[in-house]
Amino acid sequence: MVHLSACALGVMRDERALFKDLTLTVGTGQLCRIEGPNGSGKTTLLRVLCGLISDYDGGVCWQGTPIEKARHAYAAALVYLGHRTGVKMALTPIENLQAFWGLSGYPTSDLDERCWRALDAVGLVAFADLPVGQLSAGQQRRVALARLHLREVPLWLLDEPFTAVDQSGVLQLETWIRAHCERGGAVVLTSHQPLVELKPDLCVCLDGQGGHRVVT
Ligand SMILES: Nc1ncnc2c1ncn2[C@@H]1O[C@H](COP(=O)(O)OP(=O)(O)OP(=O)(O)O)[C@@H](O)[C@H]1O
Repeated sequence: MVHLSACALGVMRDERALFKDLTLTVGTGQLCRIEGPNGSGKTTLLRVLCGLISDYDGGVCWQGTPIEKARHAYAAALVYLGHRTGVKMALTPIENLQAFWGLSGYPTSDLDERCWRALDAVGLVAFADLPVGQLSAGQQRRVALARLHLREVPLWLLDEPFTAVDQSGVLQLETWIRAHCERGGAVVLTSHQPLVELKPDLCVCLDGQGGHRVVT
């Protein structure tokens, strides 16, 4: 079950409101898309929802509990993929996944199997032993996306996940997102590209002037 709610969110940057009084709820099986022009605050909103930013008005609750009070449970329940890939260029894809897993503090008994399965899902098995710095931009993004396959968690928070991904990769990622929602998860994403086959259940449209609409 997923119940992510945000109430009366507001963020100021350089004396400018990126958004204010923004309220939304994302539930089981739902896909939420955050839209808006460059600089309108999409990444900022996603980071607020993740709990990575603390200087904001309003509140975010996970399963009805403020995220500040449910920090461990919330961290264990989500995967956040940032705008940057967050992968280490000197490490191989496998080492990156192992490092990500290690930082997350999960048990390591079946780690190798999980990493290979995740790399297989993103089509990178043949590149498993190359430093990520030698991979293309799209392949580097795929290393980041492999994290989605390491472990089943209910909530995916994805900032521009389609960046640098080729056409078949976009369709594949859309399939993963749909399957995740059908399994009872939920996804919040930002994307400049139009979604090809996915239809969001709700859109948060930031207008770049401090205003917004939540469209269901
Ligand atoms: N920590 C910060 N301190 C000051 N200003 C910031 C900070 N983080 C973001 N901003 C500003 O807030 C605005 C919104 O940034 P944000 O990255 O959320 O926009 P975005 O909608 O994701 O943009 P893009 O579509 O270009 O990725 C920008 O003008 C940015 O400069």
